[in-house]
Amino acid sequence: MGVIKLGICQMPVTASKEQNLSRARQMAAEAARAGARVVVLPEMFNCPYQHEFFTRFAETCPDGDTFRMLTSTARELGVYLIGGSIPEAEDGRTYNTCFVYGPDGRMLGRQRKLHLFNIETDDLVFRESDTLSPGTGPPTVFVTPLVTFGVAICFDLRFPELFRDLAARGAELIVAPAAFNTFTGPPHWELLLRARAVDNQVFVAGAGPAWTEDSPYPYYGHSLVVNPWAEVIACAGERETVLLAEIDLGQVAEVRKKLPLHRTEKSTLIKF
Ligand SMILES: NC(=O)CC(=O)C(=O)O
Repeated sequence: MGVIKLGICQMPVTASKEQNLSRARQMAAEAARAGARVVVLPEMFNCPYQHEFFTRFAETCPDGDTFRMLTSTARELGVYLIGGSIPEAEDGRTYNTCFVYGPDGRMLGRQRKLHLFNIETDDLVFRESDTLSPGTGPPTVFVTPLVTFGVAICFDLRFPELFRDLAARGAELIVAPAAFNTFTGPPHWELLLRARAVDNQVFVAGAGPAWTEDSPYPYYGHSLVVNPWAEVIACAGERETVLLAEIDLGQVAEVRKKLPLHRTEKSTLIKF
């Protein structure tokens, strides 16, 4: 069981796709220089979190500037690159999709956002389902020589059964590219990440875009890494940051041994 360094690029997202791609690349390089072997980008990192940009900035796999940037960045830096999410066009629909790359630049797979963010409060009204389609099918677990991880995108954090499923499929680390906001972020963001970690005794890493004065969407920032004991081991503020965390994967087995929640013996698993 090794110790790996994880880097989260809490980047500003602007209305220029070119600028977003170049910022993501620079910040990933900074994380790699600091020793990160797994680098994570935020939800919709190439595109403002606004309906009018989703279809305009969408790309169809594997063509497009974003795919070219992700593959070359992963290869040149020799890192696992968890490409946050982007609007993905396929069959006349647009999905909110995370593409994952290995250190040789090959795409290892994708995970589409399964639960779309629809909210109606006095502070914020947003309906992802007006323009986006949800992913379907079982979630993907990426088995690599370094770490076995799953991906859940932002609002997916609110669905504990998804995280239980990923953990049952062997994920030791669950990465959540996200774009929480300044209304739901303060009461819910850290709570959700720590809850999913303590439920499943896994590492959970949440990556959000940076808050900026001129952004029309009120990004919360506060990217966070939580260990299997639900302790916060790294946390950003609201501004642009490369957040680094040392992940000791041995802690997964250690915590599960001390507090065996997931054994199937009758003594620990009560069936109702
Ligand atoms: N942006 C999201 O998908 C989710 C979110 O901001 C929230 O759940 O709150």
